[in-house]
Amino acid sequence: MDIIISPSLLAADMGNLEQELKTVELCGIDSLHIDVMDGTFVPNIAFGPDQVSMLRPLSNMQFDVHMMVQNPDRFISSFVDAGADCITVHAEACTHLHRSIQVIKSFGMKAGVALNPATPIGVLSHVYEMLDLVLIMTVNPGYGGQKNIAAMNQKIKELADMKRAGDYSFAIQVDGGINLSTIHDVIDAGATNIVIGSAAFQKNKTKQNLETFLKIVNEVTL
Ligand SMILES: O=C(CO)[C@H](O)[C@H](O)COP(=O)(O)O
Ligand SMILES: [Co+2]
Repeated sequence: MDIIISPSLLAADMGNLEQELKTVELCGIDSLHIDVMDGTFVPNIAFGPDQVSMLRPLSNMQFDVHMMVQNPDRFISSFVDAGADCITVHAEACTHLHRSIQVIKSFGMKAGVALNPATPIGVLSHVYEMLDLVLIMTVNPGYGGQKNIAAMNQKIKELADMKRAGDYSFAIQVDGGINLSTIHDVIDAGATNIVIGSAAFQKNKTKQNLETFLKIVNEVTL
């Protein structure tokens, strides 16, 4: 399995999104991470379905939608209609997590579940088989540009061990504070899908940054 980079649009130049998407896609990147924030589950607001549907015709990349939303079932069909490819909900935000995953899958979407730093992986014991992706948050969700929580490397390792033991196929995604100093540790721990926001999008440097990250992940053989 290859390791993929999924740049987080939260850190892009919001006044220039079409160009930002082109820059990312021209680097050969196939996945774009889109953060949805509701101001309730997390103390911030970001991207809704209308923005996703406006971006959809501008890119062929997979849209990886990270829903930081309380009771996300209310909005899943809107993101499906907007053009999402993978929808990730937070375990902490779902009263009936199994049902939320079923709802995502009923639309033929890839389904992911995210865990906040304080949430143990055990909450997923009975749903691993349903999942295409498990997102280990390496910051507390809500903002880009935060410091990576190094203690999460142990949690990534535990998840990777669990995945091997159960022969599961889900991707192990990490999100938060990934940069040139932290990427090697998350890869060593077992991450296979790496979200990068503020260390990827920088004025006139995005292409160079992404090429550096791609070189790092392409040198790893799993
Ligand atoms: O989900 C998120 C925040 O809750 C973002 O995807 C994440 O923070 C990416 O930004 P950075 O790489 O700058 O930490
Ligand atoms: Co995110």
